[in-house]
Amino acid sequence: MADRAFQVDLRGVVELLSRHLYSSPRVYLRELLQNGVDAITARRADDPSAPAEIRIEAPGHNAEGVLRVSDTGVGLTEDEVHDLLATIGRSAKRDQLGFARHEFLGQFGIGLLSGFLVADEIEVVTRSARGGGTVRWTGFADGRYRVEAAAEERAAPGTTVTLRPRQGAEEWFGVRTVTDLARHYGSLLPAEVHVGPTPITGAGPVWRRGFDSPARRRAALDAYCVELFGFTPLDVIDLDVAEAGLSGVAFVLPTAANPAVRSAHRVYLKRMLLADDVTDLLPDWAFFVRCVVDAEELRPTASREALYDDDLLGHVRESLGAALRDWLLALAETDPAGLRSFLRLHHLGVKAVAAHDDTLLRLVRDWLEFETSAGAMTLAEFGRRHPDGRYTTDVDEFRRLSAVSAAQGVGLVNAGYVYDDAIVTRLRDLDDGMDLRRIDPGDISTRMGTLDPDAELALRGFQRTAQEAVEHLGCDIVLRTFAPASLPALYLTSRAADHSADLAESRAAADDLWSDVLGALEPVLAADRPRLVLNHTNPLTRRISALTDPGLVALAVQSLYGQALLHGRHPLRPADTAVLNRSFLGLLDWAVHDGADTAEGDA
Ligand SMILES: Nc1ncnc2c1ncn2[C@@H]1O[C@H](COP(=O)(O)OP(=O)(O)OP(=O)(O)O)[C@@H](O)[C@H]1O
Repeated sequence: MADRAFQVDLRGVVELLSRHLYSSPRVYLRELLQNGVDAITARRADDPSAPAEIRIEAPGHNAEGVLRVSDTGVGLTEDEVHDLLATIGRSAKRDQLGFARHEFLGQFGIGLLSGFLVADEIEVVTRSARGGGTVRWTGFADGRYRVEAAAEERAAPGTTVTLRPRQGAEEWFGVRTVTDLARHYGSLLPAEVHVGPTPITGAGPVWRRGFDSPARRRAALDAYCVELFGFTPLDVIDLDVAEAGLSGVAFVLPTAANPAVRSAHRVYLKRMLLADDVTDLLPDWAFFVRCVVDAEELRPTASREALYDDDLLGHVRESLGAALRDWLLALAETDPAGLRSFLRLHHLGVKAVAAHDDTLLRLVRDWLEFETSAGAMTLAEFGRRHPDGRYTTDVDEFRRLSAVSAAQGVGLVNAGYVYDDAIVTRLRDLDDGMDLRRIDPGDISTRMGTLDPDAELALRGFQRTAQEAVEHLGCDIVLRTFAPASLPALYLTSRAADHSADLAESRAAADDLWSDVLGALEPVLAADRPRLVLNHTNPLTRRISALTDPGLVALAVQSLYGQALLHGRHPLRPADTAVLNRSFLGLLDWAVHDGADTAEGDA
């Protein structure tokens, strides 16, 4: 039985390309440009002095109303036309083993078909630089094609591809659209491209041009960034990855960016635009730059709209990450003010890297200011001032404890924001590391002064009354002296106390059986109840402790309790809110009755 060859239904293939491969029919122009550039590359390999020109005519430029793309490339012989243009998937741009030849943009052998996204007929008139006459090939969207000698000989080698716009696809052929598309994809191409009379290509990538001075170069790059991305960059970082033949620039954003959103970068492959929304070029954390790069060796996916994610791309990502890191370190050495303004904007990104990178961790330690109980300062500075410093990973806890710990000489760092925890923990692992320990609120009360035994004895009665006033709130009254004297009372929970308070609350809410189990646990933890520490150096607290009316003592202590909770931003339980209200109203009542009577009496 004889073997048979596959038949291809071209309409099915075009349908596949348009619906599933390309994001828009506009890619037809890119594919035509690309074939022109490749043909020029092939011709110049034999004859380096051959011209490198591509002329595009939009339908508005000629009487026939067709789109023409003419190149001065290598052209095709009649045999090549039969072989290459009529076989889907056949490409002259692969070597004998089928690998893409790296000097060419194309490789898949399907690009020309994209003409069928916008036209029913594609005509190719070509004359090979390697000899033979001018050949005319016409392909139809229904799968037929025709090859014949052209009516007219071309004066010089090269190819002209002609598309007659399909009805309904005219929007892709306006002079303006064609010019914009050519510029979008082709403005950096290493050939002279015109659309009608309008030049599309110029002096090539800005970052590779020669300039009189670094200042001029910077000004040109700034202007390029404004034109491309609409912002003036904080700084410009040169990028270079030799293994991928990659060069380009990273523009540092002048405003804070959302670290959860990966930046979109503009990527050219062999100077043809691949896409302007490539997100996987840089590591995740590099959200503070937008890049423009051109690479010789990176590979496109078949749609040519994204990068193929291979080892080389992985290597590029790593190298570009390292370049950004080196830039930061150089900034620390040469332009501290610049680094500080950078950090003010982009601290989150830097912290994210520092969480797994020692070099950046040192940079954060030495340059980034943290909120501390002694004011804003770097962790390095904090470590020098407070060798026995502590940190908290809870912003509320920081607010609660910072004044007291400052007054007591315990340095406290607010490490309550994203990545802070990882950073302070990892500081220990550095060879010149610092040992910040996490604060336990219990630490604070052990640093408070006790009363002398006589005073303590004299205040027993007061302490008992005070304890009764807050007993139902699950809290212990403690009398101490501590700074600042302006603070009458402090509500302290330790971690164990927090747990036991949770337990008591769940017990109240739980069913009987579970409640028993929880109840059995409670005595173990009860020793560590939250404490209301009354400050005996505070004049108000002293006066309260000297009151004789037990009712008034209870009211006063309960309002100190409520005030301490509010001051420390502790969550309020319903019982707490009730006590706050009751004590406030009670004191008010006392003030307008007893207090007012006294005032009248005095008068
Ligand atoms: N302007 C041109 N000049 C010379 N040869 C051309 C031209 N356009 C197409 N060809 C030939 O036709 C072949 C098929 O072109 P096609 O655009 O379909 O695929 P490709 O460029 O090889 O790969 P890709 O699908 O990646 O674009 C090319 O390999 C090339 O040999």
